Amino acid sequence: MQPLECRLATFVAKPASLLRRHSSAEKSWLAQERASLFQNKTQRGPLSFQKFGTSTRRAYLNMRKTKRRSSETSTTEARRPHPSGLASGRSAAGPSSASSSTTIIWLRGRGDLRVYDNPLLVHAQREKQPLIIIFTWSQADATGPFSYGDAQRAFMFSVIDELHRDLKRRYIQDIHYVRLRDQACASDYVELFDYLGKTLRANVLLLARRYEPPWRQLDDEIEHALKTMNRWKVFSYNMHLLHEPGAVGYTGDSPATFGHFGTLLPFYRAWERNAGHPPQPSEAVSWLPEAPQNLPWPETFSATIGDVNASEVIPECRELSTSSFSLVPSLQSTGLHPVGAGVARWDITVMRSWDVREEAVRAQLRQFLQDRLPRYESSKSRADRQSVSRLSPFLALGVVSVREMYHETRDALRRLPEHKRSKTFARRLIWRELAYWTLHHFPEAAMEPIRSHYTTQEWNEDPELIAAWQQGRTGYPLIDAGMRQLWQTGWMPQNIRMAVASFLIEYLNIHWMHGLQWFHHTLVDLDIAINAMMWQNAGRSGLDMWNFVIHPVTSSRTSDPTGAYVRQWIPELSQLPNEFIHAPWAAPESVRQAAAVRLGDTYPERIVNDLAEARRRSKRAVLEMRCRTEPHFFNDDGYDRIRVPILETGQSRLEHTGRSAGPHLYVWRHVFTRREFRGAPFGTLLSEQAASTKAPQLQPVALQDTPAAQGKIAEEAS
Ligand SMILES: Cc1cc2nc3c(=O)[nH]c(=O)nc-3n(C[C@H](O)[C@H](O)[C@H](O)COP(=O)(O)OP(=O)(O)OC[C@H]3O[C@@H](n4cnc5c(N)ncnc54)[C@H](O)[C@@H]3O)c2cc1C
Repeated sequence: MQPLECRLATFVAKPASLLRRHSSAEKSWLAQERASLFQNKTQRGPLSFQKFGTSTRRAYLNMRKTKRRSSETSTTEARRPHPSGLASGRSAAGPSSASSSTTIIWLRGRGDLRVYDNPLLVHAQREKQPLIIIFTWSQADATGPFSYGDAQRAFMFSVIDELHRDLKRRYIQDIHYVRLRDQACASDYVELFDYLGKTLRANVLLLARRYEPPWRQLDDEIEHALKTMNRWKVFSYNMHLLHEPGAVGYTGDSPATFGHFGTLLPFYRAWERNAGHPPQPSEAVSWLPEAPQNLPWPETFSATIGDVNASEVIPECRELSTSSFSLVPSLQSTGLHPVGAGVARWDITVMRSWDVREEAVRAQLRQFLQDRLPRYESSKSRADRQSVSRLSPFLALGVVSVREMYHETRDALRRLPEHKRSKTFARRLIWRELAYWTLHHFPEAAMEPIRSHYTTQEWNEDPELIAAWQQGRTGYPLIDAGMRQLWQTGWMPQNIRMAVASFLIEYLNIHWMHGLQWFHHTLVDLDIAINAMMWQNAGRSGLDMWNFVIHPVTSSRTSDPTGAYVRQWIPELSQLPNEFIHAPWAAPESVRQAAAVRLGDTYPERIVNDLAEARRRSKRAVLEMRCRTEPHFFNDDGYDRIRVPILETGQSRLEHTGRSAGPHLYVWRHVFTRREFRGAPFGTLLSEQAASTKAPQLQPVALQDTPAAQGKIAEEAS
């Protein structure tokens, strides 16, 4: 086990560094990073003391003591049995406030922000010892390719706020907030738990497992460190997926799962066959143990987001140890909500569109299953009606349990007549599993092309085109409506996401990473695994490759035949008749005048006039890249080949070592490739080139040359 280092911080600063062995330049860069992180860490203690000054600090502490005494009285008051009876039974079960140890539930907002089907609450109840629930936040959580998005942070803020209310109402339990230093790493969390262990005699830590590689690694390190301290029992639960990626048993080489490697159908078949139905969800617990007395947290105070600047509220926190962490009085003071000059007020715009209360979300699920599931198959692509569930933001944070959604969906489908049973919807949740399986085995998916040779493709980097796409000013109504809906609500239906992605890549030839990052910033349902999978596939460099290009006008007509969607998000076009709403440039001048549409003034001119030529250019960029690429990146039929980590019985190297050490063994596999890239005109050149250079047969590449490893490679290759 390596010493605890700020690996997450370095990962965030230079993501790809974790995934490769470091060159000597990288090593010295990492050393510098670590040195500066250490310096920052040592500087923060004295700085915060300077801020208070000794006498101010003493006065502050005295004030806190007085306040705490009065609040302790009111806390006792608050712990009387709740009139709703929801918390009753708690004392009957006799949770031992007399017990000397404490359980901690550690929330992070990855699948764990709910009361129903919550194994952490069930476990805490079983422990029958005082319980505290904490939520931690560090700016490291908001940095880099695996971070929470900005709109998502505002969304999550409201979700946690509601959950806090719910926990208080049901169980008279609070969430306690901790802010960790900006580049927090495993050692900071260990310090926090060590402190809580000492002050509250905490010895049980309950958490939901995270599946994004760096977070998983961080959790592994924290868990390992706490366990070696010998006093801690750490229990982590899967609250986010139907099955863990390693349990799916998909290796891609079983004939029964025919279909291209890494695409939905073979994965789905393997998933169904090997993993089976996930466990049934559990009910909400009826009581929870009380919190321990004399919590070291400062009192909560309320402030409205935007009225407070995070840096102003930090002095109100309790700074402990060497400032690795601060126990802060409120969710605002964690810094979770992005506030400050020039920062979008997502809380005002986006949050208007969502009711984030858990009960409301579960009701939304039931209503979807009853009203929209029966016509999902026929109307899922209609943007002008409510046809999908809109549950993705809640699945992303775990407000609704994916297991509950799975079983409720199955039950609802069984009740429907055969012709109304949507196969597609039942597969949606498995698609989500595929995304996690992909990220698990290809952690680079959120950062660079899985088909590594696609890194050399040439893209258009015109900032004006990128801005026009982001801001919904392309002149194509469906694309602009989608991008404006995204900005205003943090969400878009799937087919519109596909249309805007296709437009960016196929017509503007702009790198999919720009799309991924913009979605990362703006989506309230940001899910690192799904976002990466979908953008990789749209960008042609994923395990799958979209076998279609979405035309911005024809798709507008099919997904919005009434024009209601375009009218809702682009009111300046609302007076145009249906015939021209999807292509205002095609309307006669008199029609545009009557509708008060002036192209280039009230609504932008198109940024691309000749779509066919634009398509030819982007296709050419792919073909040229393929012509420059070493032949062993293609099979004899022109399909791309990629290096795939050895997958044995569905487990990658990660499970075998038991640690997130990264996969070491690979084989070559071919992946689905669109016909137009396999054939003429550049394909001819490509196959001539491939024919002249003898393409090696499937040759496994071993990065770890142990005899055992070689044995495994030979097996896989055969
Ligand atoms: C370029 C692009 C980026 C995307 N980024 C995200 C993202 O960051 N987060 C996200 O949740 N979805 C993402 N999606 C997938 C999909 O668009 C959304 O999940 C869906 O639109 C959410 O709406 P819904 O809950 O009404 O979906 P429904 O149609 O009601 O489906 C129910 C659930 O199934 C899952 N699901 C649906 N489609 C997919 C899919 N293609 N892949 C994996 N799971 C799926 C979602 O969890 C969704 O909530 C992306 C799609 C594209 C094309």
